[in-house]
Amino acid sequence: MENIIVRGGKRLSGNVRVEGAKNAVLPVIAASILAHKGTSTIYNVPALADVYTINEVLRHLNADVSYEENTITVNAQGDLLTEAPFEYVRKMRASSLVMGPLLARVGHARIALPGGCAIGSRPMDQHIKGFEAMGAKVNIGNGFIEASVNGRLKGTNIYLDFPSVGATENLMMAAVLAEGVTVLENCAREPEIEDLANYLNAMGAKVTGAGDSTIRITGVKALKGAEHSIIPDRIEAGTFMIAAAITGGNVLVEGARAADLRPLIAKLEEMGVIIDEELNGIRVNGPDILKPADIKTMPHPGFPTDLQSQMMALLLKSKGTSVITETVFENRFMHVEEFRRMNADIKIEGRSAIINGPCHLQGAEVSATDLRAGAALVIAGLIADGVTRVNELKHIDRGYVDFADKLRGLGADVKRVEVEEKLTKESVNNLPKLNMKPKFA
Ligand SMILES: CC(=O)N[C@H]1[C@@H](OP(=O)(O)OP(=O)(O)OC[C@H]2O[C@@H](n3ccc(=O)[nH]c3=O)[C@H](O)[C@@H]2O)O[C@H](CO)[C@@H](O)[C@@H]1O
Ligand SMILES: C=C(OP(=O)(O)O)C(=O)O
Repeated sequence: MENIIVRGGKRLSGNVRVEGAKNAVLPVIAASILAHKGTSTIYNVPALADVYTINEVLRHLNADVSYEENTITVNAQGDLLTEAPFEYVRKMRASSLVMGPLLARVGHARIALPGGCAIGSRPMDQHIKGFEAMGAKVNIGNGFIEASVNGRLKGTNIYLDFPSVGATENLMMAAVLAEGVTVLENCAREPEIEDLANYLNAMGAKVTGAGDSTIRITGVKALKGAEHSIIPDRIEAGTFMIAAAITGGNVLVEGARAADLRPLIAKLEEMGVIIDEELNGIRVNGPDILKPADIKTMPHPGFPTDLQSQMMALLLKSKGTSVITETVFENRFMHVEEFRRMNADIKIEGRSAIINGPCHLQGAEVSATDLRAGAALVIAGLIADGVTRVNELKHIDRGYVDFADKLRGLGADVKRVEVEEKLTKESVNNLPKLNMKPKFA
């Protein structure tokens, strides 16, 4: 087992480069199995645990996948299998993104139900409603969603109840090989949706309107492999922007695209952070005193839920009361309990967290409850007194490449260490400031 150990007190400075976006590369890799012919080459692929998982899913479905130096090639010309078992979907919900492509290309898909997770229940009703509207028969049973269609799916109009990112992507990928025109309304507008549409169009699809709330897809008979480079990760970029701001540092986040980060930039500026858009990225200058701010997470172009916990860390330093309202996920405040171990003053009222700052943060042993929460705890550790030890790094590894190394490159006192899997009574007695009774070996 590994931990990240942070000693607070260093100002960050220098440059950090963002990777390709996790949330763009996963649907793009899933979409690559739509190609009956040719090979797809995908560039700027981040070396994340989630990327390895989706590659395994594709291999399981009988596609050839190779991954070297941030480039993936996929050849899916052979006959595909159509089942994604629980062992993959359990690790990563985005495994369910192969459902649309399989249904479109083979007419059948059987995917383990993703189930609940640390950020709340995440149903797939909008995906299912769309597949059914396109003529698929969908059954749920024995922990699986199974969908099938005789012949091709049929293009139709689909209105989503909520602009779900995954449903928009799954339905777009299903519609590209459908007969006729599909119009998706009230769909997600995230930059990753546009990236997927660009890749699909390079494969020979006819998708217009991605990035707006109505997407129109004219089905074609076949698609071929294509080349595509993944957009920069706006969430990783935002995470480093917040890390720079909290330490009063001066950091250039190379590759960050301001157009994708408007809601974060607006809030940081409201708090007194100086943001400069430079040619090759975004420069962040953190002030010594931060103003409080109220934040409500929303689908894009609203404030992203994937930056909510990192922003909470920053608000702990601000002078005054701030309110964060989480509207996207029903249970994305698990990190609050962990921040409290670090002496944070946060109250939860329904879907809102009320933060009374500035909090004098103290180092403690904390757990990454999800991937963004893990990053947020490391960020809080950057300004805490003493040592913060973050465990459950498997979450952080889903979404961040070399997180500790990159922060250390900016001057932070952060390292990743191997620790004994099971604690003995003696080692527990030697742990500083441990507020919780651990399980003994
Ligand atoms: C791999 C990937 O891209 N993950 C992102 C994607 O997840 P994901 O695609 O799972 O997120 P969705 O936009 O689908 O989910 C948002 C909300 O809609 C609900 N919902 C969704 C589908 C559905 O059929 N029914 C339903 O009720 C979910 O439970 C959740 O409360 O968008 C989220 C919201 O920006 C981000 O936090 C995730 O990082
Ligand atoms: C919630 C996230 O991802 P996923 O949808 O893959 O769980 C995230 O990236 O913050």
